[in-house]
Amino acid sequence: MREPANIIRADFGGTLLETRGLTYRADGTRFVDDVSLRLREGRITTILGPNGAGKSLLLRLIHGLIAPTSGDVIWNGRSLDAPARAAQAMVFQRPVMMRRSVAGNLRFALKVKGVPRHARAAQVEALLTKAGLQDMATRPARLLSGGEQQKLAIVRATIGAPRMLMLDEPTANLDPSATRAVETLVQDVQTQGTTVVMVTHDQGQAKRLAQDVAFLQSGRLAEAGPAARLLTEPQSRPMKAWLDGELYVD
Ligand SMILES: Nc1ncnc2c1ncn2[C@@H]1O[C@H](COP(=O)(O)OP(=O)(O)OP(=O)(O)O)[C@@H](O)[C@H]1O
Repeated sequence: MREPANIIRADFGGTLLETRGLTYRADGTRFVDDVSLRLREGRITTILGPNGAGKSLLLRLIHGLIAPTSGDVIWNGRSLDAPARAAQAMVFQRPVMMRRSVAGNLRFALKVKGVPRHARAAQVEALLTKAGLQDMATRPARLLSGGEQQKLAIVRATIGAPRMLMLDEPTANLDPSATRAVETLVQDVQTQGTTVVMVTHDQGQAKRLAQDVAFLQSGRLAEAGPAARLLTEPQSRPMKAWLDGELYVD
């Protein structure tokens, strides 16, 4: 049977998370519209698209933070239940920092993940070093710069070795040096075996980091597949226009 033209099934092997006809409707508008996408294990996938395309909403739907109007999220071949959600971690564009020191934020997350008290100090040290925040351990986390908070949030999210890390515009408003530090951390996370899904506006970032990309336009998946192909030979008009720096309005 032929599929409707608006459904693009990306040909991804080794799927960790799959959406099937995922739709989110509010006030009569489909903000996420019939998205069927597969996210491959061990890869970095970037979700690209213009403002308001539904990228953040899609990320929230696949993390189970909001319920879809219709469609499904399939995790490792099963429905997205509590253990599946526990195997995922999410970092928001403006990370949630606890009213504690930088080290205190890490200590608390280690405790929540069941790391015994005697093992926590060494792990806090290791995580601070990884994030390059050793000199800020005692500073209130909420006073860190945007880039520092993002780095802290990412290493904190890796506690418990999630299978998938979701990042919503982790380098929005960061300068090149902070962006590079965050990107290095994201690559480290992948090297440790975590699958990464990342919303970004930044074409250069997709080129630097992504193995797979998905492009959203007006809530619909315009195309998805390996970054090497899509970023050089996009097939859809919206993605082509976006890559060419043109203003595409549908
Ligand atoms: N919970 C919600 N209920 C209703 N509408 C929502 C909800 N969350 C987002 N929207 C709407 O869905 C649309 C897509 O929003 P979303 O934040 O996902 O876009 P985006 O692609 O991430 O955009 P940007 O790049 O500007 O952050 C917007 O019009 C937004 O107002």
